[in-house]
Amino acid sequence: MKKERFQSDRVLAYFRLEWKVLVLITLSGLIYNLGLLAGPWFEGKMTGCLVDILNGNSETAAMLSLVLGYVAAIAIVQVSRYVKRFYVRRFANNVNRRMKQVLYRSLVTKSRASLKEEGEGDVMTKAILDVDDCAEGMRKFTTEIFDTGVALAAYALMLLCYDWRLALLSMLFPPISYITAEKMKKMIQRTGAAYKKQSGLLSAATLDRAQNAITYRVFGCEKERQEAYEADLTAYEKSAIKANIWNTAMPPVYRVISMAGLLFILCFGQKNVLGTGWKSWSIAAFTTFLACFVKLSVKSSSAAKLFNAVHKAQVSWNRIKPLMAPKEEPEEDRSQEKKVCRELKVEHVNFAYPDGKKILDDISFTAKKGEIIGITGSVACGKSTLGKVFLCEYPYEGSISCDEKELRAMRDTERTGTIGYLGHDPELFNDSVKNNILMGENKNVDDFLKAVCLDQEVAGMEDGTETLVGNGGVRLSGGQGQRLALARTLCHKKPVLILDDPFSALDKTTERQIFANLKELVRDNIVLLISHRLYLFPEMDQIIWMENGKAKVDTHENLLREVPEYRELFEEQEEKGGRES
Ligand SMILES: Nc1ncnc2c1ncn2[C@@H]1O[C@H](COP(=O)(O)OP(=O)(O)OP(=O)(O)O)[C@@H](O)[C@H]1O
Repeated sequence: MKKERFQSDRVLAYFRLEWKVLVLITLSGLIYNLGLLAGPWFEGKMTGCLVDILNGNSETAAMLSLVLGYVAAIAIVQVSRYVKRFYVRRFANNVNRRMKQVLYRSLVTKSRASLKEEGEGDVMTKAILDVDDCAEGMRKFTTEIFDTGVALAAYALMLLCYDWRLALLSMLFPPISYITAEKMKKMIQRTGAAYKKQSGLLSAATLDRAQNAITYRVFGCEKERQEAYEADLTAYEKSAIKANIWNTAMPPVYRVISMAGLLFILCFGQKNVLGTGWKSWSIAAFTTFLACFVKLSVKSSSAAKLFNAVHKAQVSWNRIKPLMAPKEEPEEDRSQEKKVCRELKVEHVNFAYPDGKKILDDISFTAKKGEIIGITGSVACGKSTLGKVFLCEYPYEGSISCDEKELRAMRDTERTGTIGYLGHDPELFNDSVKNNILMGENKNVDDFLKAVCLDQEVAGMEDGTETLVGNGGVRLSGGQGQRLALARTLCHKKPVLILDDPFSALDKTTERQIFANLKELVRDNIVLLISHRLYLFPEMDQIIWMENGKAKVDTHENLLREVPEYRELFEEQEEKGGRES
């Protein structure tokens, strides 16, 4: 039987997945709330019994049995309350964890470009605060369905049984408190959304401070940054206060509105007791009615409060919903065949970033399996952009195909299985050297450390390959981080490898050694190697010389002859290299 797909962008789907927990909540909730009715009933009976005892119409034994019944009812109510609370909490925790998992999976598969556009601070707020608010709204809703819905219905029924006219009259007010709460919806949502936005901005400012702390210190901008940060902090506090005011100031108002029916009860209830009202009541009936109404009013104000919590959760849900769309599970690659790309064809590619400026202009070239293509050119001519185009983060014009299969038409999993990319940022995570390279693969890490000439340095580290590299590789030198990232790329070798300036932090001898190893390792791959340094370009199969977004593609020797700028750059570096060695 086909397993139904989890609709992670539907709130109802989270309730459905937790049906077992919800059944337990329903049972304990019903017992608890129906049991609550016993309270006012016993209280009325006990008052009546007391009056009878004082008048000599009843005995202490009758009172004692009422008291015992009362205690037993309270015990049952409290136990079921505990059970219900326990499972409601579990429900909220499960939903929270599941939502965070969905959101995390969505972040992992999102393009870096779109994450940057969204802003890191906002993404963090969504991943933590918004999910918490959604789960909290769902928890409150689940609790109040029983604590409020069932209890309200039961209390209302009891009041109607005692005196339906007085019940209807006094129950006019709770709906007014709901309507008031509903009217506050826009305000709660507006202030809630503003608060979330400020929270995202503050997270971004905090990240900025942490990441650029040295720059700010070295350039003496600390005071300015402090002031800018304080401004963010003040804006955040103001938005938090505004959002909180509506959440905390309104519940007492709802309660007062709900309680207004008490006036009718005092007025008409006493007539019932005196025998001049719609019904004839004993003191016990009056006490029960009054107690029931007070509980109903308190519950009504909770219902209004619940509306606020749900509105708040709606704001968060609307913010995270685009990130919660169900993702296709990456298909297991069952083919034993090693993936290859025999021919990479780039035809008439034009590219512009979303700001509209054209960066790549009619680029065409072809690369065959086993070839290493060097890409170079003047500063900011579009070299890195050419490398990034293969990631398909932004749309390109023209065609890029691997064995005649268009890159943009590939499924995400297929494309990531075809293109390997190493950018300027090594993107190391806070784990060991070994885990940063293997990332779950079962291979010999030493092979890759040797390939990038990092084996001896790692052997000298306190825990060898188990040494923790710190957040972003903070405990490594620039060159070590760069080589570690290259080792990872080689360990997870894809048919097409794009390496953007992988040797920029290395000395010439190490660069040469690593390049020799690379050539051995990538015999079945196509490598596009972007670099400013041209020492190794004579060893490459083709060179792409870029200028103002255009590309001239040829061998090193032909380019030396035909492109004076390329020749000058190469000779200049050779001369300099010769003097240094
Ligand atoms: N995300 C982006 N959005 C808009 N424009 C961008 C973006 N990234 C780069 N550019 C622009 O694209 C042009 C080419 O940048 P790119 O990084 O590709 O050049 P490069 O040749 O690799 O530069 P360098 O030699 O400095 O490494 C630059 O003018 C740059 O401002």
